[in-house]
Amino acid sequence: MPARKIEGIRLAKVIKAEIALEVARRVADGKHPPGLAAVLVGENPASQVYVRNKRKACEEAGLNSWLHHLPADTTQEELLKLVHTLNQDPKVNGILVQLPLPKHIDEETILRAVTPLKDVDSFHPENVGLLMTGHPRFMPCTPFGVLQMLKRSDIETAGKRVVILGRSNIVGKPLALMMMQKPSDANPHAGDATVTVAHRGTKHLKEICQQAEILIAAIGVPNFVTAQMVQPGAVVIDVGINSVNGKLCGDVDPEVGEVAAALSPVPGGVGPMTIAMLLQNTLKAATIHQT
Ligand SMILES: Nc1nc2c(c(=O)[nH]1)N[C@@H](CN(C=O)c1ccc(C(=O)N[C@@H](CCC(=O)O)C(=O)O)cc1)CN2
Repeated sequence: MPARKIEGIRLAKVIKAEIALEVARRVADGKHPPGLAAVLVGENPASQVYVRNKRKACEEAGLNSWLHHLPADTTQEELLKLVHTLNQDPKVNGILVQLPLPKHIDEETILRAVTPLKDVDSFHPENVGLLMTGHPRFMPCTPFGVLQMLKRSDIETAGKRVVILGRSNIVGKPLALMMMQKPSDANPHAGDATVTVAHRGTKHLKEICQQAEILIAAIGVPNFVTAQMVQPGAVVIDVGINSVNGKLCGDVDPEVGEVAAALSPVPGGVGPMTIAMLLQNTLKAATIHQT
């Protein structure tokens, strides 16, 4: 039987509608709508699409958003100056610096310059540390989206064997933390799972993947996960966003749909969830700032 499709796009709509309600409630109470400042440097076409979609989602949910689109030859100092200005602006609750940045700019320096209280991507070391110790301020958007996707599809993570393919700072590492942690009042979304992180250099990769009850592919290689790597009845989440001959595809080969019990599609899976969770974090930031 073909795998159940985990429709991130539909779940993201539900989350955005919940956020819109909460925003409307706050505005009715005399508060400002939460505000997100997006910073885009250069003309990367994919980044332009993502930022446009983030702003559209803000608009639909009643959040304010501002785009700061800087030319590709912007210096690191100019970008730092903009980040410092946004840090001080009381209308701005969340700051998002779209990655990747042009090569001549040091990403780490820029991400550390964003004040942790407005760091809705949760990339700042202070927020990474809070997440690590089980007291997250903001949960990084893509991993948060994956956890919400599973939860809202009634897929239990507690006690499950989860294999994460990929060890990036944006997805693999934070997702492993969130997935393995014990839920608590401070960390209600934690997965309580048994987690293995693997990558392209992992020995016996196929056998490790076959042990997964939940397999999450975030390795950045088109169609990397084949049907032979998947245990029949497993849940497979595809975080990959790859372009092959101008067509978008994930890290999971479509043939996996014949073996898995459930599979998230690309497009229409984790991507839209990432954007919904960015809005959720911006709303949380506004709550923290009490604006
Ligand atoms: N500051 C950040 N930069 C980047 C992040 C991030 O979380 N914060 N993640 C990725 C890109 N990304 C978000 O910015 C992102 C990628 C894809 C999607 C998405 O909705 N994809 C759609 C397809 C869109 C298309 O047509 O190309 C889908 O999967 O259905 C959303 C966000 C790197 N940079």
